[in-house]
Amino acid sequence: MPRFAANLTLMFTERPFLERFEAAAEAGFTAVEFLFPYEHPPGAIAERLRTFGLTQALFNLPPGDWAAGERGLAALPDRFEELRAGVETGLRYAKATGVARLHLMAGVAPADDSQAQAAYRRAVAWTAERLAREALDLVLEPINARNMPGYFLNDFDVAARLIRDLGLPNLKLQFDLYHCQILHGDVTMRLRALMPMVGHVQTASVPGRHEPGTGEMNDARLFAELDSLGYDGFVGCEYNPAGGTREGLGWFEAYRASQIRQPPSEAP
Ligand SMILES: O=C(O)[C@H](O)C(=O)CO
Ligand SMILES: [Mg+2]
Repeated sequence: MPRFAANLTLMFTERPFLERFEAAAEAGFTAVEFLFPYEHPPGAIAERLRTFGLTQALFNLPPGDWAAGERGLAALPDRFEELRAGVETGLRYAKATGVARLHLMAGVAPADDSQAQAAYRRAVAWTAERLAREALDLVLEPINARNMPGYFLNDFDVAARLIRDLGLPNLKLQFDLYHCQILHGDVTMRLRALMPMVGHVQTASVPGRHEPGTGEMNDARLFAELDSLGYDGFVGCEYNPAGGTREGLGWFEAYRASQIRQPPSEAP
């Protein structure tokens, strides 16, 4: 059975962010992910993970000015120094939370622009080698243009080709089932083909980006496929609850008992 990570950016938004850890644990999750932790001190995140026996599955490296529409820096040639500083910030949170993988966002840039392609390759290689020094994986995620217009990395084949070409052992693919269906379809066969390089998986219904089982895909069948393929990572629940978060967790009943919780420890 997959190990699910509640996405605290999108789920349990009925409560302030720092209270969502408890809500996720109460609901039976044993792991969490979110987009960005940077509005809160690393210690505040770490304390909630320890208190509620939660494992940090993933978060994103700093994306530039998100409010201004930036969606990452890696494909922006003139932002490399800012990216490097952001990686060091992300590493401080990684050390505090014990996360084992970080996602580097590409940014808004033309996918066919040669300067953006060179900048992206350089940024990915540098970041992967920097994370390797901390025994961390780097994951790259193709994202569809409906959700993120103009996003540079919008093709699973392009991502897979770069990962293979660089051949760095800690450089892996973030396989968002939602994006794969929208970008390409043929999700099961792409999972089978790319599984050797998959470092993280995410789920949401298509087209609504709501709870698994409410869209055009048989999400439970995809979770069983992950088991068949021997995937032992996390499945991030990166969906917008259609109603209340708790009310929408009926899909999780079949998996709740199999979620592995590390023992809660006393807060420092
Ligand atoms: O949007 C997504 O699917 C990514 O996982 C992400 O976190 C950037 O928004
Ligand atoms: Mg995603």
